[in-house]
Amino acid sequence: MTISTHRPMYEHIDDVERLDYYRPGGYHPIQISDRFQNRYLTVHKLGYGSFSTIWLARDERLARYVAIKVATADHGSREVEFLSQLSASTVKAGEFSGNLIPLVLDRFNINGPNGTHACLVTPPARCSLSDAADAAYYSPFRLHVARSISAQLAMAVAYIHKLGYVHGDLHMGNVLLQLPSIDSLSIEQLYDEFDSPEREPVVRADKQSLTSPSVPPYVYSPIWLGKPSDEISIPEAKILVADFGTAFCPTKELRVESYTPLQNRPPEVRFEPTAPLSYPSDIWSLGCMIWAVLGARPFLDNWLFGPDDATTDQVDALGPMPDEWWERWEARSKNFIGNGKPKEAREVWTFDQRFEDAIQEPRRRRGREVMGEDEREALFEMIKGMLVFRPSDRLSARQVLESEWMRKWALPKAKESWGREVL
Ligand SMILES: Nc1ncnc2c1ncn2[C@@H]1O[C@H](COP(=O)(O)OP(=O)(O)OP(=O)(O)O)[C@@H](O)[C@H]1O
Repeated sequence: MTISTHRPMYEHIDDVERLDYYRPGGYHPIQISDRFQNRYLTVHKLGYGSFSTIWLARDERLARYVAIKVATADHGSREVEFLSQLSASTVKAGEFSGNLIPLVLDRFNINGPNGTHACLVTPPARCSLSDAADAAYYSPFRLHVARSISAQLAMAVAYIHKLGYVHGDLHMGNVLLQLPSIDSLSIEQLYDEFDSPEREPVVRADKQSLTSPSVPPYVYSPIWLGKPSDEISIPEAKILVADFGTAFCPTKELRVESYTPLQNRPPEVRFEPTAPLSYPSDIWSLGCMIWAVLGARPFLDNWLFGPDDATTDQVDALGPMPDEWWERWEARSKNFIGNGKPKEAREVWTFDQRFEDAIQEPRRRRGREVMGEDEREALFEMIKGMLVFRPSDRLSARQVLESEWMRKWALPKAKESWGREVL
């Protein structure tokens, strides 16, 4: 979809999807109370992304609530196809880790003024991990909850890899917390307990009336079914790895582009731009994500203004990069006098200091449990085996699961969350 960068067409509304995406090829205009497939009644908005809007609907046939992800018309049905295949393999494999991937309940297309939109029906979730962190003003998850979530993340990635796929966009916004069933609530009770949808009129910047059927008359901010990260308990810490919109099968498709945000993007995307990405690219992002789940801030600095900042930060934390990459890095002399050697005047944020600042200190300050020396050592060994510059030298997801930190500290907590064996 090509979006004009000229002056805005609509007056700004906080906390809603981009209004200029309501155009041919873009979002489908949906209003609360719209009905689809003669069974799904739209009752609220759940969220939105660059490629979709997500709606809470009542499945009137089965008396339950569902999430309907309605893709932009340009996006096609890739995610729907993909998750349907994963769901089918999950049912066949019967493995526990299938519980960590959204179950496809239904799929259909909507034809509308902006084109044909692939729709994916899955169970509704509570909120994303990043929404939970935002709601807690970056107070971290409790340590045992963070351990449980970390183990589940590794299990989900190992499972996706075992089925032959790379997720390709692992970050906190794409991991959801599962929602205990709300099916017994009537729509009125749902609105009482959470909140009812508030509609905001879409107003053209030139004050002309809206005449295009491409644009909805009203938009809605998402319902909050979530909880702040520091209030999540162990039984509530059950995750779903979502958004398979950029997943791929590395044995069937060559992918060199990464859609992962800079903070979690593996370095080979930049330094080996023609080499196809594969499973290790997910392992880098998984390492960054486990760090972000354990800590109150991400592994890389929050303030990355571009790829050179990310590379500088990676070298500061992890030491020298492969020599051929170093030679290829044009901006290397801005902050370094040699590979892994920072300019003298520069204060470097080391790996150990990051651990203190992100993981230990925020909990210590709040009087909460922090990691002991043994756990710290085991965690370092695992994370340093994941955040390795050269993709072929990284641990596999299976090896991550076999690491001491996972076995001793994380997997037992995942077992507590689910109240059953998880591996
Ligand atoms: N099943 C669900 N239940 C509740 N909320 C959901 C569900 N699926 C998605 N969301 C919400 O919608 C947001 C966007 O979803 P998602 O990332 O799948 O959309 P996207 O269009 O593919 O976005 P992106 O821009 O990340 O590619 C999520 O961060 C989450 O807040």
